[in-house]
Amino acid sequence: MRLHVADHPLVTHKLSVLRNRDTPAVTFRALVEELVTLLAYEATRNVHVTPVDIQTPVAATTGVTLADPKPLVVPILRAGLGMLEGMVKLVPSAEVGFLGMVRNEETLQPTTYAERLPEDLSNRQCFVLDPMLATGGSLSAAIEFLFQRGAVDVTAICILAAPEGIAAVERLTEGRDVTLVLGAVDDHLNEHGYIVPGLGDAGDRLYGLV
Ligand SMILES: O=P(O)(O)OC[C@H]1O[C@H](OP(=O)(O)OP(=O)(O)O)[C@H](O)[C@@H]1O
Ligand SMILES: O=c1cc[nH]c(=O)[nH]1
Ligand SMILES: [Mg+2]
Repeated sequence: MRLHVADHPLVTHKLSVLRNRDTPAVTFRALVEELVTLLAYEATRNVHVTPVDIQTPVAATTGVTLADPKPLVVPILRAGLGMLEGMVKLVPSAEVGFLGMVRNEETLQPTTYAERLPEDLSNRQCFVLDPMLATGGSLSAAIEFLFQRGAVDVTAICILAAPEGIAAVERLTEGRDVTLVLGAVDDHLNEHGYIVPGLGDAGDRLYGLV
């Protein structure tokens, strides 16, 4: 597994506002979108491109265009939905599949309640979006789902991670082509499985309590 943790003052600044419990949902949503754009810059470093002939006003030259099939972006509902707009702004030709997952707050085990993904992912670059990597149960289950559909090239973008979650994904993905791009790695998980210091429940902060 390749691991990339953003080391950039703009990311840290935006994360600091995101963490603040007094930051309202409207600002929180805007910051999540901005952060994913910054992280996606790194996450898409190895996106497949193909050469293309172009004519500038001055000369003929060769550029690149995103190769087919286009990248598949997979937000994990709910909280991952907050990252989708930022990602597709950067990669407008990407296609989007969906995974709905919720973690049982007692057992900390995830269940999948929705899935809308292509049957065959063997030739797709997949980009999974979820702001929080806590125990790693949800992201591991999502990546496992993509593997079952034949995916061999998976990148996950998370805004915050706990060391426990990184270790869990690393165990699952041993020997596979998986990249983890993170905004920051926090200290630990508390007894309720929340990231410390973290930012609370990302889904609730984006969309309110349910
Ligand atoms: O690493 P884990 O321990 O699995 O925890 C992380 C998961 O928890 C949150 O989702 P949640 O279950 O709260 O659903 P929501 O997005 O609908 O709020 C978060 O968005 C991750 O999907
Ligand atoms: O800290 C955490 C852990 C899991 N899910 C969240 O939204 N936040
Ligand atoms: Mg939640």
